[in-house]
Amino acid sequence: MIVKICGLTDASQVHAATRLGADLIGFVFAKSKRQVTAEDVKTWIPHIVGDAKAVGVFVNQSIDEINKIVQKTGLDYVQLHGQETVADCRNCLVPVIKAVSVSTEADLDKIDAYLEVCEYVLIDGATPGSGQPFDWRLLERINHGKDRLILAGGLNPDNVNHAIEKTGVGGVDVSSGVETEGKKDEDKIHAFIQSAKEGSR
Ligand SMILES: O=C(O)c1ccccc1NCC(=O)[C@H](O)[C@H](O)COP(=O)(O)O
Repeated sequence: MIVKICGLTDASQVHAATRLGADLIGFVFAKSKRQVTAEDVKTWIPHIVGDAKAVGVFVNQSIDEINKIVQKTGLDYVQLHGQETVADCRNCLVPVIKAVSVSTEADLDKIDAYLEVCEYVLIDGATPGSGQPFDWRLLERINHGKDRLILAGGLNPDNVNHAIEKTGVGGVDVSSGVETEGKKDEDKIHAFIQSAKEGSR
């Protein structure tokens, strides 16, 4: 089970999340209350413990600009959270996680084309980073490639185990669900990772 902790905003969170076992950590470069700069991320990446990988989250930014940020910071992956095309994904310098917002069954039809060129597809609700879940039952229709799907949207330490069991995805992602009063909370990160890894056994 791949666990991604998203929306980190300082070096101590990078150290804590990766020490606690996160496989992927996310930095939001798009407009957000969690927005960070390339200068900051470059200084935080050396605080990663073990083999965890750094993911930059972007929304409809030019691929040239994204590639420059990758070179400047040392990001391992980019997560494209807007209307980026399959061709955009192909032009990135590092492996891509393509986010797809799912509100109806029709949204699932986009997944296969992205899986052909991306390392993972992250399935999210309508408003990224809002802590709002979508109807996971929509994923029941998917019958292949689930090991490369990362589920996001409203997950927390209490529901992640059930979400994994219900959907059969290969990864989970969380931001709001491991925060207290808008700040990442080490105890919640620990509980989330334990529950996710436990749920996949
Ligand atoms: O987190 C944000 O503020 C954000 C803003 C714009 C685009 C993407 C963003 N987050 C991407 C993520 O991968 C989140 O972890 C994912 O949407 C789940 O968030 P949450 O429901 O808060 O766990």
